[in-house]
Amino acid sequence: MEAVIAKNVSIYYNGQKAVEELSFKLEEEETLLLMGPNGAGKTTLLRTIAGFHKNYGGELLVFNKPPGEAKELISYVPQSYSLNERVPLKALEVVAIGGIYKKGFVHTKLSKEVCQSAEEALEFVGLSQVKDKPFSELSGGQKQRVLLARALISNPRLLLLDEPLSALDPSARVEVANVLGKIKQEKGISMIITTHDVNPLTEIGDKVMLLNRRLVAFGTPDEVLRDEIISEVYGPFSKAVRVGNRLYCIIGDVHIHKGGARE
Ligand SMILES: Nc1ncnc2c1ncn2[C@@H]1O[C@H](COP(=O)(O)OP(=O)(O)OP(=O)(O)O)[C@@H](O)[C@H]1O
Repeated sequence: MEAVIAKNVSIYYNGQKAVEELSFKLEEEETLLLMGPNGAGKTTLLRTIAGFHKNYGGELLVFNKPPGEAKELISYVPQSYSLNERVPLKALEVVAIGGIYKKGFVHTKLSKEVCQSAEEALEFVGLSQVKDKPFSELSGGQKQRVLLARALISNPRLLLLDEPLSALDPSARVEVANVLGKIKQEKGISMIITTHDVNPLTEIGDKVMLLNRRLVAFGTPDEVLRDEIISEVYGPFSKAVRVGNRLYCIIGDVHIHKGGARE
């Protein structure tokens, strides 16, 4: 079954089209890397698939259901996580909230069952040792892994991740990318991951979408990450480079000479 089917989907804000005439299919268990410049419509598309943004036309199905009816099957991790860091929640509690929130009610005390699932989810992302630490005291990579554990606790079939690697240093990016690879390999959950930096993720991407309000390209990393395609969006200095089995994208690498001329 397809995780997502979009046919001629246009997405609107106040009558203005943010995304135009988008068609694609994502098979179950596939991972889609969603690339595009600022304002391309990546977050808008993700929020529409999640069922949060309803102002769209065309046909959009998530596991054969309209997005609003598929919420139980989806976990969404927004770009800048809005958890108030001053709220003194422990890592385990942040994860557990993902379990009770899905059920549509909030207990003042977390049940044993939810705590158990939260411990398992934290173990899965390799963070059992920080379960009693305040969330606010974790490193950026650890916070993102806690949020992944939180998204996993409701056993979604589709994970929607908005810029999970942004604002992380290179080693934390690899740390988070490894957990995403583990989710793909061991849980077989379909994922859509928006990213400005596709490089740590090319190995786990089955498909890549290049969006710039309209669909520029959709296909396997080999099909999409080509000089002539990425330079269409990111300019003539963009290149796709293969090193061994891996593809890397060098995007908009502009050199300024001492005299100020651009190369
Ligand atoms: N709530 C909103 N109301 C009106 N317009 C919006 C709203 N949110 C986004 N837009 C507009 O929709 C377009 C797409 O924005 P979106 O945030 O989806 O892009 P993006 O590709 O995720 O960008 P970035 O990489 O900067 O996060 C932009 O022109 C943006 O200004």
